[in-house]
Amino acid sequence: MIKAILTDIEGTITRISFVKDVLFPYAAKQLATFLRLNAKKAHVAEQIVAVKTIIDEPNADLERVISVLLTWIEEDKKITPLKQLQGLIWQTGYEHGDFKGHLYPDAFDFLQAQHAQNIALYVYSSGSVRAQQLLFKYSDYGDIRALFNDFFDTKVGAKQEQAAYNTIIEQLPFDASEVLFLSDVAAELDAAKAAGLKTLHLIRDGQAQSEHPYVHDFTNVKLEQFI
Ligand SMILES: CSCCC(=O)C(=O)COP(=O)(O)O
Ligand SMILES: [Mg+2]
Repeated sequence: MIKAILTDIEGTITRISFVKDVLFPYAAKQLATFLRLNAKKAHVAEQIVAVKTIIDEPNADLERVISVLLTWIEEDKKITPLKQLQGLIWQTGYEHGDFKGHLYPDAFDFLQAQHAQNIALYVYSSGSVRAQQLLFKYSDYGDIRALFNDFFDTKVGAKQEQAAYNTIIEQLPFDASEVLFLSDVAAELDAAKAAGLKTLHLIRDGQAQSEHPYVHDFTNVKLEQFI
């Protein structure tokens, strides 16, 4: 019996184009100015050091770090210091009302209905926990953070690795088999299934098939079907 849901964000409950065409370009545009202004603040300096460690260039200057980060944004790399910095930058955009957190209406209705049925809701996204909370705080539906019990990002590991799901399950008061993982990416679902979670593949473009149970939206999803 499903007692909890662990959901991806981009492509699952949020339109991919909101992330690719709104959030990523905003972060790319603001990144250099943000880093030049804030590089010495502890929470930003920590991410700069992490970038230098990943590229194995301990003496890289700030302009080199900026250039690496811009390449990572272009290539949609899910690298933790990039995702942490994007979250910090998006905060200004949300606070200034430059954009709102997009959610598919069927996803919002589904999450709200599950919450009302006492199903615990968790989020696992490559976007940082800060970025996740901002999206839900400034969502099309107002501040909906209270729907969620907890949030996980790549600090627990990469989404295509089974170990990340083991780590999440260790932190939840549920067995893996009681948790339904929602994602638009088959490799993520494979990793979650290997960790013992139930899976549901969201295929928003409507065409492809999947080795996992799949739907094109949440309209007719019933948790009883996952036994
Ligand atoms: C939390 S909103 C920003 C999403 C993001 O940065 C991203 O990389 C999306 O990854 P996901 O794991 O949600 O598909
Ligand atoms: Mg996704």
